[in-house]
Amino acid sequence: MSDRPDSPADFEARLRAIGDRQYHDKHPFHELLHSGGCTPDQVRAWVINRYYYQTRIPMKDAAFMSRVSDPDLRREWRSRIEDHDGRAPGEGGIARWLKLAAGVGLDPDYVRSEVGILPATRFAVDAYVRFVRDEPLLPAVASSLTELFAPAIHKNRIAGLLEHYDFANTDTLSYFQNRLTEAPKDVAFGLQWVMDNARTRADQDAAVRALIFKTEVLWAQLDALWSAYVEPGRIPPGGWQPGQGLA
Ligand SMILES: O=C(O)c1cc(C(=O)O)c2c(n1)C(=O)C(=O)c1cc(C(=O)O)[nH]c1-2
Repeated sequence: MSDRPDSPADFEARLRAIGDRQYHDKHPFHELLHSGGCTPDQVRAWVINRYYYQTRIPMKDAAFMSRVSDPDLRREWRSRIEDHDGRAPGEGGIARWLKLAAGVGLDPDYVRSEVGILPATRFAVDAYVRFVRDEPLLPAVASSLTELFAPAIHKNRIAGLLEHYDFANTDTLSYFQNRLTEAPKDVAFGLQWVMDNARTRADQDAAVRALIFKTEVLWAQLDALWSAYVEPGRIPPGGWQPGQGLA
């Protein structure tokens, strides 16, 4: 195999092909969720576990920024933290996620406590935070590029949930509506940065590996949900039990 780097167009196509092949929009749990097939408890389990991902995203972005010496890059990156934390209490993505939690009948304080998160959710999400904290900046940025594929899944989710579930309305789904404008802004910058900084074949390969790793982080979370709450329905010790944490 040649050591020459791919052209920018070929490199970008290589990154996008990862989404086509293995983004978590293809996971059966999402198909079940978006088509109205989830029971109320399966939706609650998803909301509780996904909350852990939501809380760790700004932590991984803070870990990333702590390693960046370039003020231009830090300035660009910090809006990600504000998108999730807001600029005041009650604002931002985490607060919007808790509105979804309340909408599906959960006590937001229970969800916030992080009790009941599946062990495999923690392992996967914590691995993402560590990856971004410990790897070189190029793979750290590349690992966020799953957001290239997120707007399509968010659009499908909004439409599917509105069609099939009573809890769904503009208020409970506001998290996803906001991501439709936030994610494209982040990923336009992230993709350009990766294109500019992946100069060698080895750099490009490292970016590709990082993006594959991230799809695995996302996929593993849904596998954990499936096994605990769909089939065979074996909830591991410490996992949320239906009935707990209700409002
Ligand atoms: O609902 C989804 O499928 C989904 C996926 C992803 C992703 O691809 O990592 C993110 C989000 N949502 C999201 O809402 C979000 O804020 C986000 C931040 C990041 C990241 O890696 O920095 N990914 C994602």
